[in-house]
Amino acid sequence: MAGNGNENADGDFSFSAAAARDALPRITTEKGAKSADVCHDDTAPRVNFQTIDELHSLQKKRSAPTTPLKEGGGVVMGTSGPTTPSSGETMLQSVSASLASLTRETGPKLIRGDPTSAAKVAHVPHTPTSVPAADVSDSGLKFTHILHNLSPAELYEQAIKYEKGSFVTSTGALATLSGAKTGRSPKDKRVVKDETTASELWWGKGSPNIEMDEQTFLVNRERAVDYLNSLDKVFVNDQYLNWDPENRIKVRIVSARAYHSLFMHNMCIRPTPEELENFGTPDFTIYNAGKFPCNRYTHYMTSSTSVDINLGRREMVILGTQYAGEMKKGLFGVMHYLMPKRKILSLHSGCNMGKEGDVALFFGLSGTGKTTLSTDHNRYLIGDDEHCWSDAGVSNIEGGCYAKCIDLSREKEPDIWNAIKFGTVLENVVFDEHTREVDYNDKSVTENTRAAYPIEYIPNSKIPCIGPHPKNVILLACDAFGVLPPISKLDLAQTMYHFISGYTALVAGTEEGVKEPRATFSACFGAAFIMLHPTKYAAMLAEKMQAQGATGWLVNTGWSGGSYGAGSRIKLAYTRKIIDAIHSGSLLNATYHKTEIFGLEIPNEVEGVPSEILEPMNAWEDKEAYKDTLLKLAGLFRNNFETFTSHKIGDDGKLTEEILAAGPNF
Ligand SMILES: Nc1ncnc2c1ncn2[C@@H]1O[C@H](COP(=O)(O)OP(=O)(O)OP(=O)(O)O)[C@@H](O)[C@H]1O
Ligand SMILES: O=C([O-])CC(=O)C(=O)O
Ligand SMILES: [Ca+2]
Ligand SMILES: [Mn+2]
Repeated sequence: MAGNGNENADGDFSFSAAAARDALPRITTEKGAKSADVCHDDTAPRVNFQTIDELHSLQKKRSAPTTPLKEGGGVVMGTSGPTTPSSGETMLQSVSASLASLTRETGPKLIRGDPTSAAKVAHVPHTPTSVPAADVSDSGLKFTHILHNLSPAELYEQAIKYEKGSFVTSTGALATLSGAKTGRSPKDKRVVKDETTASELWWGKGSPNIEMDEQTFLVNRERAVDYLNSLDKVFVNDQYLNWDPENRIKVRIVSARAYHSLFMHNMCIRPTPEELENFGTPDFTIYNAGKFPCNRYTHYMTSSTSVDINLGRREMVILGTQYAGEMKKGLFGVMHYLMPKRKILSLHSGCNMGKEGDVALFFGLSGTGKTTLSTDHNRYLIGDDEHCWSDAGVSNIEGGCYAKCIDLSREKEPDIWNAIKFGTVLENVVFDEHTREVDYNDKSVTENTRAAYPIEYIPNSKIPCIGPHPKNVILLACDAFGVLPPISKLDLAQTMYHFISGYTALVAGTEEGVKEPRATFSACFGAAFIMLHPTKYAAMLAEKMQAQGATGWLVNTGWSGGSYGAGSRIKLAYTRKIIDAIHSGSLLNATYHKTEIFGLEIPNEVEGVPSEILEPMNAWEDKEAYKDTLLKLAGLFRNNFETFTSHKIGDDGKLTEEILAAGPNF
């Protein structure tokens, strides 16, 4: 109403003085006028409508041909000539094929659009299959509406209307709850072991790939598809992975929640309307029936949650968890299989580029700083979590970032803070019920609160998200023991040793007082996602680093001056200075001294960082405690590496020996 008039205290309407100055007739509506009445200026050209519904129909303009939700004057699916199916029809047929039951009838009839909106449109001509009539169940007679590549605004409306726990925050983000699971469930991940994958993949001790057979996969797939088909509507996202155009993968995500659809809209690469029009058949499909559990009495199932990957069928099924990160990291696993086949290395790393085109990779386990440190106001962000390194350089796999939000502050992480706006999915945060201001310190729902936003929400993101070969390879470890130096330079063998080890030591939980740090070793800084044996990725990394002359660095983003409880976490501002010195090249020319046991090269000085903290022992008051802790950690490294001592890394026998010797010496 703001443009038309002012509402006075009685609720009457009167035009403002400004309007009167233009000699327009003064209009006053009567008190108690019917709410459906429209106050308009009679001298303005008449708008053509008879009813309030028609008026509302004027509100929505037809959008580009491939954008969804076209009912209400839009094209009705399935009504164009049978010889040349429209792209919408092709899409519906393709989705119909995706959702087909494998053992019974073909599933529900599909209609485009929201079941609650008025237009009841014709469904896609059902491809007649030679299914015996006895096989047809009631589910084949019902309709399921397909909400295909909805926009963020449409997904907000769906979430707020139908999904409990969905709210708009004070900055415009969509706050959602992921349900009982607020993190990934690696123990519930299953990978189909068939003739091909039995020999190709890494199985057994230490491997993240817990086997299941094809038949069990189909049982779970049927369960997920039946569940999705039983719904009135499902969300379908058709998107891409990998910004390298020659190695782009088409993915389809079928899900039950607007939250999941918006999450993947943000996290995968968004096709243009033209690309969507010509999308064709996806290379990989996810069926996310996360609200619905798996049947625990099914073979291979050990809980009600199951995340199943079938590389042969190019499908993934999710049952019993609504944590959206399962989709993101499930696809990452698929890339860890597909890309090495093309001689491309897939990496659990952040990546950014300086003004001079110098690229840095940031490896590290969850919570070590990949997102925080790759999001750097002075550099171009290529991506925060998943990359490929090919003969042409680096490319981001994703189209968005997934930042940890716990204790997020505007001062320390301004770019991430500002990215939390309209379109961003905010998972499991706590906010004021009235102002909707988020309290980022509140861990009531979980410590793993997250924001998922499109990468272009970071002002200096590099679009397209590709870059030249990396110059620096930074390994991040959050060492809660507090014995690793804040920065050390690695030779190639040491880089490989630490890459294969994949160490971090986060603190399990802070609620019940001081807890011992727990060391985690996760090969390639992402054992949960790799598909092949770690040495395969390590060999590729070594070869690429050698060919490009990249330098390896180990950065401790964890504790200093003592272990967790006694010391404190290294200030983010100091870590940023250290990273700046790596990027600028100034650290290459610094003078170094070698540490005992781990044999790490520590610079004597880093601009902007107090020199006392560079040598960890100096920062510890109790020197004996420091030595004991250092030895303890060295022992943990040695134990962990034992499983790799019998493996050769690449064809270079000499490098393998050097890597084995690059660990702690005591
Ligand atoms: N010195 C430091 N360096 C880096 N991060 C720090 C430091 N001190 C505190 N932090 C905090 O640690 C967290 C690092 O998390 P970040 O989101 O960057 O992890 P990540 O490596 O991207 O993990 P994931 O793979 O799970 O996304 C942030 O919350 C950041 O604010
Ligand atoms: O996958 C997730 O849930 C979050 C993440 O980035 C990681 O754990 O590496
Ligand atoms: Ca991250
Ligand atoms: Mn990650």
